[in-house]
Amino acid sequence: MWRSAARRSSQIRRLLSSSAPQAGAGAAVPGPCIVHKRGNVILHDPWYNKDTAFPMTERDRLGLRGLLPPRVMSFEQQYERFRNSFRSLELNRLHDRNETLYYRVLIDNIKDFAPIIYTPTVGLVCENYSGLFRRPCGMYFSAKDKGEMMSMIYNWPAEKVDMIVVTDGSRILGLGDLGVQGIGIPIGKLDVYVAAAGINPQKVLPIMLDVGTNNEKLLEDKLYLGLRQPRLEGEEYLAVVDEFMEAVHARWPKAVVQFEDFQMKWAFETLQRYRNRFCMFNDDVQGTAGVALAGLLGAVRAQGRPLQDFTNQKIVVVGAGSAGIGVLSMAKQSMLRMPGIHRTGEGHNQFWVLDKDGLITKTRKGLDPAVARFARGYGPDEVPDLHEGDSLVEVVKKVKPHVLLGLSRVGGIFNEEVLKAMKESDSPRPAVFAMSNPTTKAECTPDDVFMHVGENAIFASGSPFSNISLGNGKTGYANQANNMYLFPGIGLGALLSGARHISEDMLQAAAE
Ligand SMILES: NC(=O)c1ccc[n+]([C@@H]2O[C@H](COP(=O)([O-])OP(=O)(O)OC[C@H]3O[C@@H](n4cnc5c(N)ncnc54)[C@H](O)[C@@H]3O)[C@@H](O)[C@H]2O)c1
Ligand SMILES: O=C(O)C[C@H](O)C(=O)O
Ligand SMILES: [Mg+2]
Repeated sequence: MWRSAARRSSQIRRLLSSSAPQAGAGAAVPGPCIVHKRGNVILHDPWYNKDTAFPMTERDRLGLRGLLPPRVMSFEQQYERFRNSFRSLELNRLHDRNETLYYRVLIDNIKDFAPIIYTPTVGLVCENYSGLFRRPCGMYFSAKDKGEMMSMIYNWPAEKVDMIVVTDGSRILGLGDLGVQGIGIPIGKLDVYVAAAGINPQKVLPIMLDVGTNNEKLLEDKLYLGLRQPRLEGEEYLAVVDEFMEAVHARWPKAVVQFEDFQMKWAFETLQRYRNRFCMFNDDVQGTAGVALAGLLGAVRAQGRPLQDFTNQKIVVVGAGSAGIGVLSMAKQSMLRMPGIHRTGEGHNQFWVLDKDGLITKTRKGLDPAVARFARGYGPDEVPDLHEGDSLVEVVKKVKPHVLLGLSRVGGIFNEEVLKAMKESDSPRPAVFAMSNPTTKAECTPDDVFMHVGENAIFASGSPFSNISLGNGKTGYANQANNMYLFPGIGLGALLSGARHISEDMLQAAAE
């Protein structure tokens, strides 16, 4: 009986797939198929359910319209999604069961597993953290712990801690304010420290500073694990971070503290506040700058030009946040150190910077001083026919930049028109760096770049993409420009040298 039922069920499934084939599901057997079920009943029937892969015609026919998210996924996309979450779950289980084995697997397979413990999957984990939560990892200091942190820090079981990554969850990748759920980022970054810099996993500590969240959805979410209050601001906020830094320093004076995914105003403020008092750095400002500068210098080399020619590169940066301004500051510093640049000095401006309101010029009101340094409208090399607020495509068409670099959090903003304009770049090898994370926020894909800019283009992205076959046996390389190529070295270097501070010169040297 059981066998005939099983045979019948597999026949039904094959027949169903012939009437409404699920792409990639295997060979379909032609023949009729009558489904008497409708609506939710089908969605709860494992024989018939295709979830998001139901095409629109079937959704209409089976009364499913409105019962599924609007986007139709292919079977391959569903498969990939499952495989990713399956693997990340397996990895988590291994982490919980046997850390030695977990790190062995990670070190041996870092290329395969980086996209899971790190961007893009870590973004998905953070977004769903409260629902996925099984056990804590790292330490949590909240606004409610004021006055207690100095004793709390001794609750951590390890005698010695070398590397700390801390976030306040206010700007997690390009996903915005995720509050306490941002803890996934310090955990992932420290996994990279272990795998890439050989830091002892018992001496790393991920930390969440929960000062509230302004994310309405999370505040209303019953499962949300963080403080249900708006973010602390001003002196109240700084008092929490000060107390935390003092507590860490009291217990582990030699630990390196990496600030990660703080919103722009606090990223800059805390960097200025602590950089001369503690051994710390901000990865989004400084690590990103170092890795982007390495890419910019690499692009000069790829054009067959001497490194000093970097001072003549025209660079359009889209995004004037903590990462964009960090990159601009370091790139400018690097230019000013190059021989011959003294001719034009500080006024030498090879950068065109855009934010959500378009091209930034000196006429813009209320500019942050860090951004104002890069506003157009002064110096001998001004392009005359560009104006405040001009669009990206206008800027690219008129400037014909050597490099187009995105740190905007806007997926797809380097659209076909923009990339076709990049084809007219003054560089024989136009470079496009789509550095926003995770993948959904990437300004463009390598396919877009090699199709619209051409085979000579240089492409790099913050989240990983696969190389592209260009035909004729040629490959379009999808390089990765992510601060993970720099921060493990910065932390390890600081630890080994016993540095008391992390200076701009150290970061510059790392990039070069
Ligand atoms: N690849 C890496 O190593 C790396 C490192 C750090 C940050 N990032 C990514 O960079 C992105 C930005 O990070 P951030 O900390 O600077 O964020 P941020 O919020 O501080 O800055 C974002 C900037 O983009 C601008 N912007 C928004 N919409 C725009 C539009 N339509 N056109 C032009 N500009 C627009 C905003 O005005 C702002 O200046 C994030 O996605 C982050 O994941 C990548
Ligand atoms: O976390 C990353 O992948 C890089 C960077 O720090 C970011 O904030 O996007
Ligand atoms: Mg970051």
